[in-house]
Amino acid sequence: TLYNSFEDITPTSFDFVIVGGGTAGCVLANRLSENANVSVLLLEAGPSNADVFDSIIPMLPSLLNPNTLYDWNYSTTPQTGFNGRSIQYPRGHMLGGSSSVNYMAYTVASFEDWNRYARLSGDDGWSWSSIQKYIARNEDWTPPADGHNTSGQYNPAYHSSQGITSVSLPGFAHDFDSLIIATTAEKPRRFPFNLDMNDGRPLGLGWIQTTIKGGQRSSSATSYLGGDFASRENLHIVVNTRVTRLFHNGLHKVSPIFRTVEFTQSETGPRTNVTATKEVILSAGAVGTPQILLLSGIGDQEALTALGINTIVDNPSVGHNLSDHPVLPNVWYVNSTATFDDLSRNSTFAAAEVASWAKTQQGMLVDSPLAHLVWARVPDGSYSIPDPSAGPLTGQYEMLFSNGWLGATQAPPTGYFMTISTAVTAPSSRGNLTLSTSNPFDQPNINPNLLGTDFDLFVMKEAVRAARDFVTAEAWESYVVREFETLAAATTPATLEQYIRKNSGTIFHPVGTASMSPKGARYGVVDPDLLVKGVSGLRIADASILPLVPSAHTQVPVYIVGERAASLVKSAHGLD
Ligand SMILES: Cc1cc2nc3c(=O)[nH]c(=O)nc-3n(C[C@H](O)[C@H](O)[C@H](O)COP(=O)(O)OP(=O)(O)OC[C@H]3O[C@@H](n4cnc5c(N)ncnc54)[C@H](O)[C@@H]3O)c2cc1C
Repeated sequence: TLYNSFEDITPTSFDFVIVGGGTAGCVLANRLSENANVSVLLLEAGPSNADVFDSIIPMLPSLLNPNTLYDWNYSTTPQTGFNGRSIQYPRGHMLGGSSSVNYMAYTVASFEDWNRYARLSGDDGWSWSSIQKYIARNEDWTPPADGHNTSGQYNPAYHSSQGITSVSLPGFAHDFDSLIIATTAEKPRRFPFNLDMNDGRPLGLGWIQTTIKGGQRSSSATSYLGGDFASRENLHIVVNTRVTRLFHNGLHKVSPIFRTVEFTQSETGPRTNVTATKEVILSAGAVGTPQILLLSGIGDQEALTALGINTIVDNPSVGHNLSDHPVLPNVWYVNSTATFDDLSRNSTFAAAEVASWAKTQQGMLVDSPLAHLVWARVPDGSYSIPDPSAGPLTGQYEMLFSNGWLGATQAPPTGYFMTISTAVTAPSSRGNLTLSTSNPFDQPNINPNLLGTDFDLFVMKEAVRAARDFVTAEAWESYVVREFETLAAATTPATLEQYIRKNSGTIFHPVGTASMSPKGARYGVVDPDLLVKGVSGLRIADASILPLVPSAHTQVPVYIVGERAASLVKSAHGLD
């Protein structure tokens, strides 16, 4: 049942308290409340997702941030790799978390990415073969909005229709689709066609798969809390409620027991405590989770003492090892008016598209602004550092196609565009997150250190070269007019570097701020069963536990973390 305030709940005790109703948090809330005898409390800082049209309509995620109620409205510290610029750092602030605001790309990562997680955590339960059952539990393969014949666009052998999150191929045909496919035929060595990039071997070019059903976003809030799930009597969901810290009471052997959560509805409002009888599960995301740990005295003692926070567990790994993907929108003028550019600058056109979507669930609004994806690698032997990717069958960079302007700024008032965004997907840079003050309402210092190494800059340059090479295929001759001015000016190595540093941003994939490491390791924040090291009663399930960013968009890895965490919690408490 959904509540706007904790006070509306008839007093009861809770077996589990889940902090953060985001991507992973909603998975836990659903799975743990499957057993009617288990009582679950889910606390979410943001509002409900119900009736938020910019979240429901797949084409409109760019309207959800920054500077909205649905975004945390964070910004980064000055980024050295971006010539000292700070950038906006969106995170979803509503039920469903970032799955309610994201661009819906559905990518499971490579088998090498998962096998590396198994190696780094010392737990084979994170390997590619072990996580297949969690993919199956999460995914509900669904026909595209327009019901077109999808043969040749994906491989059914790698998909499940037994799960909860809806996944589909695009439901609206764009003019450039056939040109993209023609390019793989023309340049098969550089851009080989990949029938299904979710088979564990993502390299190549393929049709995007997205978390969309019938022209509407499928988020963890619409899926795992959709239908009858949210009305379960043993599931209590409270929105507009921010957790400010965790308290410990008592010891289990030598470990402090962290099962009490403090929360409030406003900065100056009263603080309330609730204690879970079994476990607290932190699912506040790669920014929120380390922030709460640090505010609770779990972190680097020296830094905590400097802010007047009493250290309960001295663990310098909390907040460190942040990694993310830098992305650069590269834009071309095109010889077509059938792009999505007029949506943002012609209100009559936009209103007609929305009306048509509302009536028929058809048209260009049924899809994400992202179309086909390419996963690729720089040439072997072209760099001297150890390869930061998970292996030779894993992408080091990505190209993402959009049928219109997808820059960080508004589309120009005239002109029609195609964007090929390029992202470094196996970065060697690492950043960190620290507290700026001991006030839970002050944003932490977020430093993803994007393009922080020469290697990452080198890969981005190679990715821009690849995007330029792509449009030289004959298929584009009468479609692409010329490069947008900023790209066109990048003609020498020095101007290319400046173009990259000035125009890159984040593709919103931070992970690693509460990394898992083997049991007994002296670094890391959680064990491979996601229990926080050095304390009792506290687990973490969200993007923060992934020790390295996968070469993939991160929502599917997070859904897998949520599903596996639920299964670990159930077996730890005999609830299977
Ligand atoms: C704009 C954007 C676009 C993206 N596009 C894609 C994409 O196309 N494909 C893809 O795979 N991935 C994408 N991602 C990334 C992906 O969505 C995230 O990696 C994933 O959703 C993170 O899940 P999570 O559970 O770790 O955190 P979240 O889903 O962010 O959940 C954390 C939740 O905790 C809540 N919370 C935080 N602090 C507190 C607190 N103190 N008290 C109470 N609640 C709290 C938050 O409000 C939020 O609801 C995108 C992300 C963003 C922001």
